[in-house]
Amino acid sequence: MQYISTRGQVKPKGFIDTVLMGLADDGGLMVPVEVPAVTEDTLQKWKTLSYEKLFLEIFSLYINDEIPQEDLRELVRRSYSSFRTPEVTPVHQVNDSLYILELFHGPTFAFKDVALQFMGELYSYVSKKQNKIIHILGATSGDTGAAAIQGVRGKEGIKICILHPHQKVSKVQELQMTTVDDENVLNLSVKGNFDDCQKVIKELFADLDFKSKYHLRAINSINFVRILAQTVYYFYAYLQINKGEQLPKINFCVPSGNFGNIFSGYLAKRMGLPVNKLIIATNENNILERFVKTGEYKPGDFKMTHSPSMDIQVASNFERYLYYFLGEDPEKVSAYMKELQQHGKITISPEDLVKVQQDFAAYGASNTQCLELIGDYKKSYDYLLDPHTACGIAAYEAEAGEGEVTVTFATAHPAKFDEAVRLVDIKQPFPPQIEQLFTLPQHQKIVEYDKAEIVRELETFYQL
Ligand SMILES: N[C@@H](CCOP(=O)(O)O)C(=O)O
Repeated sequence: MQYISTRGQVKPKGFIDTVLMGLADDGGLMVPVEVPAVTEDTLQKWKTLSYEKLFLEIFSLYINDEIPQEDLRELVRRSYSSFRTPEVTPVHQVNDSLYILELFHGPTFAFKDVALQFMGELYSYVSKKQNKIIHILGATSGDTGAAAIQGVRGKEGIKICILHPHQKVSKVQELQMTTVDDENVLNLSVKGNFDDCQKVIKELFADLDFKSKYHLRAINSINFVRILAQTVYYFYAYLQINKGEQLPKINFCVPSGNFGNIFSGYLAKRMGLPVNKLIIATNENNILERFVKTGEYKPGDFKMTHSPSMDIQVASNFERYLYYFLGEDPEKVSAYMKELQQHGKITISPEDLVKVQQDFAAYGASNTQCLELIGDYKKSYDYLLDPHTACGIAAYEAEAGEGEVTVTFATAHPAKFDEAVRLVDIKQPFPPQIEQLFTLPQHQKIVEYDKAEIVRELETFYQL
């Protein structure tokens, strides 16, 4: 298996080089030259596999022999040993048509742990094998940062710097990142929003001199390994629900910000998973909903919502979808991305919009609706939704058809977003791992949204 860039200017790379490259050197995103096909027979065989074994099967299709099987097995074992359930991502049945895939059983209580605990182990493995330093640079609207830091804190040969938007993440998200006192961790709290943070890091990854001088590595979903690790739970959820001989199609409904999680579902579908609808759920920052409904991809005004992890306008992985949607044509992708940069928007033709609508449905929940659903589901099903999952439920209710079965992703534990949950008069007990964070000192540097200042902080940290 080889990997190329969506913009076509990178020579094919193997798996490890692709992981280390993160953002493609031509500014695009890395994708496999060919998506491996999973047949119905294979799916039948995978039905009885544990999460870890399924992970190994799927990864083996993508990594050639670059990591020996026994090493990979050990990396996977270590990655998921910190999860609070052996199923890693258990499925909860709400009623005949709705299942909730709980993705919050990892150490930082959000779906990001599923890929990032593995990435932490992988980076550590590569750093030791190649005897090379890994300097991680990432941007977060709250969950990625916490999970990435947790995945590499205290690990030799690795330093991590995470940019988060100052006072625009939840209190628990902030504490999860900033109470870590390991010397290999730097938190920059940027006076801006998530899009500002992501813009700075993308510019730094695109500066190839800076990137190679400081051995910059990515943990965001621009990194293909994040996407791949997230495909595993689509297969796992599907196989948990469909135990019988029949393999019917089901919907997946995914709270979405940077388009990484839902793109993993798109990849799973291209591999052969019987997916009916992929439903994109957004909050009031609804660029993805507007794109699917109108064909115009245009960042709007940033809004602060009850689901801060999805307070995103410019969705990184949209470019990966464009690549497939445009028939794997890097020239067309480059032209569209240029248009976005120059004119601030992309508009596709009505014929192309029909194709997009065959791939995705989309719905953006208002703040009011999000809170209402948290209250309703607690009352009707005694199930406490976090505000991101509540946006997912809103999209499921709006977009799933009669008689269809839908798996909606619970992307975070409600305790991470207690500010929102309290607004519906629900008092939840904090898990002890979260409760104890409130007693710890915080370590972070508050900086202006100013690339030069951020670079100075980074250079000092990486050189130490
Ligand atoms: N919602 C994310 C934003 C970054 O997305 P990623 O999937 O590219 O890491 C967060 O919580 O940080």
